[in-house]
Amino acid sequence: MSSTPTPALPPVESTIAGLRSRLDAVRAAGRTIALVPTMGSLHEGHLALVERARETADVVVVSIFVNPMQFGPTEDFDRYPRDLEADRVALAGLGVDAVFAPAVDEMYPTGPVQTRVTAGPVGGLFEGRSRPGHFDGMLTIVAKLLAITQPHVVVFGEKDAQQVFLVQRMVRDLDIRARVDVVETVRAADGLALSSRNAYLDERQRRAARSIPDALEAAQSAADRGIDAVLAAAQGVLMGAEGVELDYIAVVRPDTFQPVDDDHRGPARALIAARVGSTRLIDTALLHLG
Ligand SMILES: Nc1ncnc2c1ncn2[C@@H]1O[C@H](COP(=O)(O)OP(=O)(O)OP(=O)(O)O)[C@@H](O)[C@H]1O
Ligand SMILES: CC(C)(CO)[C@@H](O)C(=O)[O-]
Ligand code: BAL
Repeated sequence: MSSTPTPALPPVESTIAGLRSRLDAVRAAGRTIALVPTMGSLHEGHLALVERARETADVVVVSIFVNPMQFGPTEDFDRYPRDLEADRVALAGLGVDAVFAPAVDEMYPTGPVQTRVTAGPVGGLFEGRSRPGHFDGMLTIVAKLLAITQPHVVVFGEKDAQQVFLVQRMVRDLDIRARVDVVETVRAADGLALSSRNAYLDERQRRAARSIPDALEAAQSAADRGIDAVLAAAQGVLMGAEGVELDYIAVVRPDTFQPVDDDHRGPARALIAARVGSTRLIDTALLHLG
């Protein structure tokens, strides 16, 4: 009787020097590198980014690092789920060449860094308003990861749309030599965007969380009737959902990430952040206002 061989677990690099020497050899051989930055607790959404990376480059690096610098003092840094071995199992057989999983001391050996990337005015809107300092911390660690791996391509998920906008701008502003690829949001069967923080939800909260994608769908259905109708439709769905507390809903221009004017016609992005119990979830969808 033959048994299917278990796919090998991807190797882990926990030091910057170790990853650099591995990648120097890759570059010397003229091979391309894709980086997938994550905070671990991997789900199918992350795996879709890995698949894109695999299609795009010769060598795939997945970073797993829960970055203290992007969490506020009352946020969930301490309780954020961490399970490196489970993450390696999730990545087995997907063609990942290295998992970069440094300790906090490896990335910040002298404590919080003195030099930071600032996200600018868009960094103070929406997620940045609710999570002060979040985007400076996120851009700083992404800049460090890009400096360490020097990838040809870095892959992000559309779900974190403001993050994508700010990373794209940082890469342009700082002349970083990496292409930013964006992968569509992977959803559960009922529409809820997969997210590591979904693990915090109990059964009732998980059912209520479905109102977030439902609100985005209502927004898309109302898009023909303009921005007021879009906001009313989405808010109507969320207000009817027990245990869901809206943080913000906004519709922005994809090119500037500024709220659309009343007479805006054409492509726009709807953004929602809501608390379900103590869990804060975000989601987004493209609309065509007109
Ligand atoms: N459902 C998803 N579909 C596609 N990409 C995703 C999805 N969820 C997260 N990603 C992307 O994976 C990358 C790493 O995100 P992260 O590790 O923060 O996962 P997360 O599930 O969003 O976690 P959290 O619940 O902390 O926000 C980001 O680029 C993010 O946009
Ligand atoms: C890009 C990132 C890995 C930086 O810590 C994080 O913000 C995330 O998981 O989206
Ligand atoms: N998914 C974005 C990372 C964070 O929530 O801190």
